[in-house]
Amino acid sequence: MRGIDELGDLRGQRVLLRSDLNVPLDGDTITDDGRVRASVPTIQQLTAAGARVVVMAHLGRPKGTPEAKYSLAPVAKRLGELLGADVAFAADTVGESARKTVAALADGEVALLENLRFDARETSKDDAERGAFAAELAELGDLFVSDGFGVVHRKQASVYDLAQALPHAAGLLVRAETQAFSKVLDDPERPYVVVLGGSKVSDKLGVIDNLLEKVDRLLIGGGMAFTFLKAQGYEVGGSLLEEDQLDTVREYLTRAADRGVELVLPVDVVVAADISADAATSVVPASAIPADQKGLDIGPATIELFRGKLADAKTVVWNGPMGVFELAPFAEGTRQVAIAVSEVDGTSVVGGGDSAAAVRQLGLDEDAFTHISTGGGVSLELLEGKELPGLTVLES
Ligand SMILES: Nc1ncnc2c1ncn2[C@@H]1O[C@H](COP(=O)(O)OP(=O)(O)O)[C@@H](O)[C@H]1O
Ligand SMILES: O=C(OP(=O)(O)O)[C@H](O)COP(=O)(O)O
Repeated sequence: MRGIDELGDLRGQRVLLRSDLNVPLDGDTITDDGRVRASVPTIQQLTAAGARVVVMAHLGRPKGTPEAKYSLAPVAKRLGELLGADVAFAADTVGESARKTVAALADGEVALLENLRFDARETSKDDAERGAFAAELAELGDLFVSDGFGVVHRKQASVYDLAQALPHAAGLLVRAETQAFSKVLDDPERPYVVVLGGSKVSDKLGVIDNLLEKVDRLLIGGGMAFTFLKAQGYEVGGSLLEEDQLDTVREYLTRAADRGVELVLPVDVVVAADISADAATSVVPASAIPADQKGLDIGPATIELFRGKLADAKTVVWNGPMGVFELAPFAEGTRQVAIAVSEVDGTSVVGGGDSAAAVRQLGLDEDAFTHISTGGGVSLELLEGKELPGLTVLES
């Protein structure tokens, strides 16, 4: 994978840099700036070399049109603070504001374009549509650097197609993360345990297919768990559920049993009627979630169960919070699992924007983990052994 050093003299060159700046926001306050911090070393290397840096990123999953709550404006401000320099913010992606903002950059200056996903072509499944958007982005730069590790599993215009349009290289974060994973995963010491949670249920159910061939135990909490509980015949009330995945999940349960993989599900759940900080909560058996309640954290018996399953692990990868950890009544499962992962006598990897944020927000010692990755879904796909479009394209 070519590095920035191999791009030649960067002075005066316009470098389009794809970063992953998908941070959690409360209004326009960034609640965890880990991904912005992680993007800084590559930007600094580029500016120090005299490049004009045009950062491109997404925030959340808008539906292909501008929505104020998904604006990257707060991120531009934070990035400027971290760089100690102004970051010019373009109010669009490939329109007049972007063109003017880029044209006004001097050597060593930085701009950030508005959320790429405000243009539906960024995430289009149609090659021609994505290619057309990439071609418009390419007019804003001379070179492309891919450094958004959290998105290299996405075949999207700014991740994949742009690398075909411009001379390109991988940034420092993409190189460091891929090296960290190859070290951990080439020959994992066993027992090898993967802990899955979070809310991107449909994305992450897919990775279980391949993980069942690799791991010794799979612990499932967070929003992921309820599709499994339902597949086992339990009612899950108003909890997150992927109804159309029930057959797939039943097949996973059977295959796990056939292969001798322990697939461990919650035995109790913290429930509430609403997702709010002052909701009245109770702990119920996973087999008896009331119809008018949502499962929002794993319960104390599950915490003990999961701690036991992590105690002798030699390799652990954890992605996805065990509950809605952002709110105190639903944070304990994530806190206790994070502590158990950090205490593993072996290799411990945490992946994902929210999981990494949880480690920091809960005040845990980051040094207790072998690696805290900026990418969640992408780290799971790496574990699966999948080819990632955003990395493969960099080899071309
Ligand atoms: N039981 C649950 N119900 C609803 N949301 C949940 C539940 N458990 C976890 N979450 C939410 O999942 C989100 C993180 O999911 P995800 O994006 O998949 O993780 P990551 O960013 O670490 O990859 C958090 O915002 C958290 O509140
Ligand atoms: O937050 C991200 O991934 P993650 O939640 O798997 O860590 C990345 O920014 C990718 O976002 P996406 O899953 O909407 O493509």
